[in-house]
Amino acid sequence: MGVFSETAGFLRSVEPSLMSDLAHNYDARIVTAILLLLILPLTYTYTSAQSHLARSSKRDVAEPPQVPYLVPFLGNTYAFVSGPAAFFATVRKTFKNIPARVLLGGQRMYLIPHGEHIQTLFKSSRHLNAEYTTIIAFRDALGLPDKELQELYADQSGIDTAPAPGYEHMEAQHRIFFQIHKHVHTHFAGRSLEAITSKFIESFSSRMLGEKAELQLGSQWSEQPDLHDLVRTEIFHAATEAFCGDYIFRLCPNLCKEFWEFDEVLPSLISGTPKFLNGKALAARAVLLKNIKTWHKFARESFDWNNAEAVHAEWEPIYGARIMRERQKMFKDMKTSEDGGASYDLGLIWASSGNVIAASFWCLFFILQDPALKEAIIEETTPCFRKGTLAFDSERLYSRPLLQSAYLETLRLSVAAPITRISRVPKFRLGKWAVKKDEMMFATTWVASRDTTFWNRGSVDHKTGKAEHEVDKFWAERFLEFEDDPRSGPVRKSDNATAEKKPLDASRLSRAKVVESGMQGYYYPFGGGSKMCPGRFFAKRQILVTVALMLRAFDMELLDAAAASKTQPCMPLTPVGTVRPNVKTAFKIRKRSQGPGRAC
Ligand code: HEM
Repeated sequence: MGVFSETAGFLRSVEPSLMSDLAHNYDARIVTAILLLLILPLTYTYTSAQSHLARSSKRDVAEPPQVPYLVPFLGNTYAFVSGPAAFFATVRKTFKNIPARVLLGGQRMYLIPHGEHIQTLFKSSRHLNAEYTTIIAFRDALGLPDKELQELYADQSGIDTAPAPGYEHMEAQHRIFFQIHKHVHTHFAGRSLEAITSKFIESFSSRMLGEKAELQLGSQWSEQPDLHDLVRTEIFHAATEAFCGDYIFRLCPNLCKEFWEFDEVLPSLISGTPKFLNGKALAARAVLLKNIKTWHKFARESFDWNNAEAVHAEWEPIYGARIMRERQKMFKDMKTSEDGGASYDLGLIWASSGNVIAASFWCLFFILQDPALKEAIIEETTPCFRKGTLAFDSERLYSRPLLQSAYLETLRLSVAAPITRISRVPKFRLGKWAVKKDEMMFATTWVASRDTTFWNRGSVDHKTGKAEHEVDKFWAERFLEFEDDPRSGPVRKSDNATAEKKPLDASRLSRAKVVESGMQGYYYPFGGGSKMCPGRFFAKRQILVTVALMLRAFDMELLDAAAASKTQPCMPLTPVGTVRPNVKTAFKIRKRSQGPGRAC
């Protein structure tokens, strides 16, 4: 009572005008609350009705329907940030094969469904601009200076040899996207690819077992806290030496640690967090850019451009791979600043190991989870190695059916590649759906890779609907086709209720064929069209070599099967490719005495 009478006394003592102001404000708040409560269902009803009408439109050309939402301006943001994977899956379920419009943080975007429309997108590179997201990545993630950013914004000439309409007269040195694109495509294939791969293999094997190895292992078991950590250290060293030569780690001894500190803060850099709130992330990036500039300076001062042999070498110790040297010439022609060159090269260094590390981890992890599969892969790859050594016949190793199928299946499960394009033309058509010019189109590999209507799931229990090999589970044989088994292969043919379990033995595997075609629109871990990942051939070799060499060099076992079964690839809010494991993976490891290994 005391509190109420005190309050009443206080209210009586306040000026009448103030009282009326208070009452007025109070009313205003109630009215606002009521309006807000009404606005939400009204917005939802309106956007749902609009969406329904657009989806059932009989018009020959229509704009893709909007995914309904509750809150104006924020649109679908809340649903998206609560779980991007679930959001995309729900949109697919409702909109099926129809492109859908979403509103994320006030920005309109089209979600392009997998199947025929993503294929059209990949085939229409000439009408599409994929450079915008690259600019954002250079600006936010890699810290490209303003001068170079302005040059990128000004370059709308595209990546094709023929400049996009309206840019026919642009001078070659201003066509930066075209120049970068040309370099990566030329130097990630043929002899250049062979040289980068050889250096990767040499560096990886010598670090695994040589004096430089992070873990000095013997024949006794050694327990280790995290498989991903081991894989990432080894691959990062080998890939960076393959690209940047033998000196970069001598000049920057903490490069590996500093690189992973940068990688850790990458999502916060990409999220667009204001600079004044993002000091730690910016500092991590600054350290790395300084490292790259130290290496550039050393290479500039040490490399002899008059030495024809070095100038034409596919790989030499100072600049490393030929592409890094050729890029220096390109930077000079484009008058790129030192800071700009460092940012551009940081992008390539990240690309050369970022996605491969997580993919190699997953491939190894899935194999270690299944002892029979591990034995089958060791049996399959052993004949590729020279007796008692880690030396192998690479072509033979890259063509092992089970290893390749395990690799393809790993990418199916662990890649969440964002595919982004912007239309250059006013009404870009996906079937009857017309997309507006200059608006973002987005597609993800995640939902396509898990489409139960497309992927072979083995035999299915018709009563429960449960499948022998669910789409969200690893099945090493999914990409194998056996002549005597019409149900085999990655694509669903029929859901047989019963199936005899077949062994993973060498004689059966020798009759297996790896299937990599017939999955257009459903399997695109490397994107597609002229923007398709130029590093895909190197990535495949890195992953196969890592897995085969680790299994040959070491005995490895997961320490906690129960914990391992909870390890998941989870799609993040800002996916940049292959996703990381959600927890650490403890394992034990010991050096393996090199088995008999038949010569190839
Ligand atoms: C498992 C490993 C990898 C995955 C899943 C992956 C995935 C992708 C994807 C989805 C794209 C965009 C494609 C598109 O928009 O259609 C891309 C672009 C790119 N990737 Fe990869 N990548 C991998 C490994 C690599 C490696 C090892 C390198 C370099 C050695 C590399 C270099 C690049 C470059 C330079 C681009 C940009 C190409 C351009 O702008 O034209 N990637 N990658």
